[in-house]
Amino acid sequence: MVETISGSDAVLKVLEQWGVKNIYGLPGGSFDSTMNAIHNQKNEINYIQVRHEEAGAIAAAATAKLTGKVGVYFGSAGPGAVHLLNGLYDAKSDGVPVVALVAQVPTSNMNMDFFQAMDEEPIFDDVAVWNRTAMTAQSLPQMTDEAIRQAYMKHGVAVLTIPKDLGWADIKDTYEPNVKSHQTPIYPSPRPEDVQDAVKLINEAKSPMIYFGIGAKDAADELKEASEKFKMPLVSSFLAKGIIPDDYPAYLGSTGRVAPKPGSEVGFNTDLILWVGTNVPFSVFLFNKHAKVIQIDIQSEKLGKRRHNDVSMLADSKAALRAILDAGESREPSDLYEAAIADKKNWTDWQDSFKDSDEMPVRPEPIFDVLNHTASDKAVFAVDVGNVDINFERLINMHGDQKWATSGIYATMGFALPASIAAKLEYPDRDVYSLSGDGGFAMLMEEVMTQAKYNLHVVNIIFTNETLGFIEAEQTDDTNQPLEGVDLPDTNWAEVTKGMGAVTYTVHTKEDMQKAIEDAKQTDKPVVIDVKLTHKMPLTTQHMFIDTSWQDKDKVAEFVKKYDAQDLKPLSYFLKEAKNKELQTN
Ligand SMILES: CC(=O)OP(=O)(O)O
Repeated sequence: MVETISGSDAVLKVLEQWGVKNIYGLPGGSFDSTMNAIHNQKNEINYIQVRHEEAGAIAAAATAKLTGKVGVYFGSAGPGAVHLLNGLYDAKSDGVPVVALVAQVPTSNMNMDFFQAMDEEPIFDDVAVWNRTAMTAQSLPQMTDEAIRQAYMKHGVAVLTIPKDLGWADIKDTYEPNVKSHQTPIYPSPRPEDVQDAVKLINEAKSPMIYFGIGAKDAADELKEASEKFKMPLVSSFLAKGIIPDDYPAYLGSTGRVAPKPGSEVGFNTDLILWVGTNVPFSVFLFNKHAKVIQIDIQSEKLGKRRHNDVSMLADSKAALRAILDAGESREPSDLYEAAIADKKNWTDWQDSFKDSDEMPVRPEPIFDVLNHTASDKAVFAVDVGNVDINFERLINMHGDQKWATSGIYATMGFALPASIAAKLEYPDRDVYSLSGDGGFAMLMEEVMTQAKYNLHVVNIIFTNETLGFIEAEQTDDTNQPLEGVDLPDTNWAEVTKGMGAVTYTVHTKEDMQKAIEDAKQTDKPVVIDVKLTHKMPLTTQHMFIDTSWQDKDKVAEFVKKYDAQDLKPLSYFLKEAKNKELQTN
């Protein structure tokens, strides 16, 4: 005899068969059947009650970013559905698979202006790669299966809307999901003529460099080999931080607003960019516009999207780099390569000179120095949006098997706390840190209660500078306008979050931070460390005045004073040094 099962139980069964371990959500009357199914299947799937739907959707997105596997969230009809949009846009923008199960009022009340009723499909149209409302209970398991496959295949958000009565209805328990249909795709190999064209451009270039993104995440060895063989400095997108260890001498970090100085300088001095698996919208502004480009991507619509290229290689980045390496000849170091390495050393020494600074309020360098010494080789960092990205990018030395996630292209504040919940649930044996500004933390701080409810030992660090620093810097440096709307009131975060169940500390100095981090090891509760940070902005690498050979001397003096940049030298200084060395050798 065929067994029966409720529609919602069938939905959960399909998720379990796909290997989904954690499902985030907040109950509502329209999703009673899902709560009932969660109760029935609590030994098979772990339900996490978040305190805001947006946080649940961000946690699902972070699950996908950190693990590569689909993240799942559910939300009730009406407000529950609308609240989760922000997290779904984060998943869409960073191209990760998320399934959102959204409740709808019973079919008999749909289209009748019923309580919490709204036409849900249109609001998800823009964010979703697949967006459907179930019409029968029997279709629910197959539609769940389809939602997961679509999310994986199209690297985005699939939304399945479930009217309340369908979730309760009994259906035949016969559905077998197609879990084996998701296989690692085999990407094209590069065409030999493209490899030849690429090699020719590398041979002809005077100052070639590599610019890579997360599309090169499996090609770390090839990137380093190409850098060494062809003497090309490496620059990445921000999200690609961690693919190459930060202490690799020819890796200059990212480029763009969050970038360290060498990463933002080198692109304007290159004549050839080997552009591997990156699609950053700002890319077009970050390089010499006359430089030639060899672009490698697995998606043909990305080829030539961000700027004109000279060689398009529709291929897997690892295979394409390997083919170029095999076909190309070793090069002698260019002036740019030597200068870039010296520039990185100067920058690193400059940053290191503040590690033990006793300036008050405390600078970020001493605090990040403590973090670098505390975080294990397997640490996971959930990083919010704001100045914290700049400090994380420049000051955390990623190495080993460390992982991290942020809200990249969508850049929503409030990302870190929910993402840290996902990180700790997916990697319970690893040390997990959430890093936020005081603005970002305030947005979804209620999730400290979720961490406490599930005994998640996350170390949450708030960098309290009493401003939306990133925006303050934009108003100052980009648009040169009077500051407006960026100031934030100082708040006693330790008191507030202690009331939510965290073990808390307020930190004013490096020594305080060391003590807090050590002490925090004694508890298995969530920890909140409120660092009362300097209001000084991180050095802007997009509007630098440090080069007296062509910049106004007064402006240089003002800039150097503002950012304590006395020991920083411009890339042009190291280019001159490399040129002189070359002349002496010849
Ligand atoms: C966004 C925020 O909290 O502020 P800051 O940019 O200073 O980190």
